[in-house]
Amino acid sequence: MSRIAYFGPQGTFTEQAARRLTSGEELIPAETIPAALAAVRSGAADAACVPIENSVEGAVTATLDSLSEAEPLVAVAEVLLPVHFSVLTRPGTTEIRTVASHPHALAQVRHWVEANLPGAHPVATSSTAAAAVAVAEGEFDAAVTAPVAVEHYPLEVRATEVADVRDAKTRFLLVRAPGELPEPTGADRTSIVAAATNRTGALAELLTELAVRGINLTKLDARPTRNNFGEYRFFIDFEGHVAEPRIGDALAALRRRCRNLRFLGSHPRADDGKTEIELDAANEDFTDAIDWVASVRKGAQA
Ligand SMILES: O=C(O)C(=O)C[C@]1(C(=O)O)C=C[C@@H](O)C=C1
Repeated sequence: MSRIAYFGPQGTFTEQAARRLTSGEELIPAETIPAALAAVRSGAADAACVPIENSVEGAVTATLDSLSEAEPLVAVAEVLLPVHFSVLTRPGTTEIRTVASHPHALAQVRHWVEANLPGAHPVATSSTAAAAVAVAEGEFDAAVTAPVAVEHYPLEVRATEVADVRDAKTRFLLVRAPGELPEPTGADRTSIVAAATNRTGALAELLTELAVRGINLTKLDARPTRNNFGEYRFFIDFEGHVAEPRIGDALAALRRRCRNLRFLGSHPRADDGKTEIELDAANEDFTDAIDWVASVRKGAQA
């Protein structure tokens, strides 16, 4: 049976995502996102489930940084989960002076805490479930957690459906070592990370290679390379699958412009968005053009 590492401990949103992305595999909690990905790199796990993007707080930077470092990994599936929180305390707690959670979770309940727990200090923990552990151990007074966390820890629910922004979502990835890719479905996402050189227009050139091929971006994030101040890596997600001629053509152009390019996977999109392809940018347009050049080279012109 395969082993799936996930950003834990038990009761995180990521555990729920891992259950949605797998079917009966053994789930192994990891304390941090880099640890979950390291388990795949070392062979201790066959895949890892990690958060990548939240609709309120944006990119999960620990995931971006870990995916751009060490041995390459590729995303093979994704899931979108609705995000709202429960507030848990030890039974009998009367005064709440500290509220613990993952920084992304704290940022999504800031107004609620100000309005409902005035004067309580937010404290960052490694995950929402780690906050529940810390509250159970008496370290903090309240934890902002996934609704399911109360099933795992001896705490009681003080509030449910807590969220400053209704209908918030987090996207999670299932990540493996490079190997066989998922089949294209017509509604796919491809992800890359490119360390563009620090010169005028470098990022614009990369984005232009996608734009001129009619490829729609779905996300763009920048993270420092950590080597030289002002140098960034760009994480670019776009519609389409590397198996498609138009996406292959774009990736070849990006690789030509940027030697420091890492492919992070092509997989079906969880949001069901069909890939919109512009006029003259369909896969047949690319294969027709290649065939035409081949015929010209042979001295014939179709
Ligand atoms: O701590 C958790 O429960 C997680 O799975 C992490 C995480 C995140 O990284 O954004 C996932 C979803 C919520 O947005 C809050 C926290």
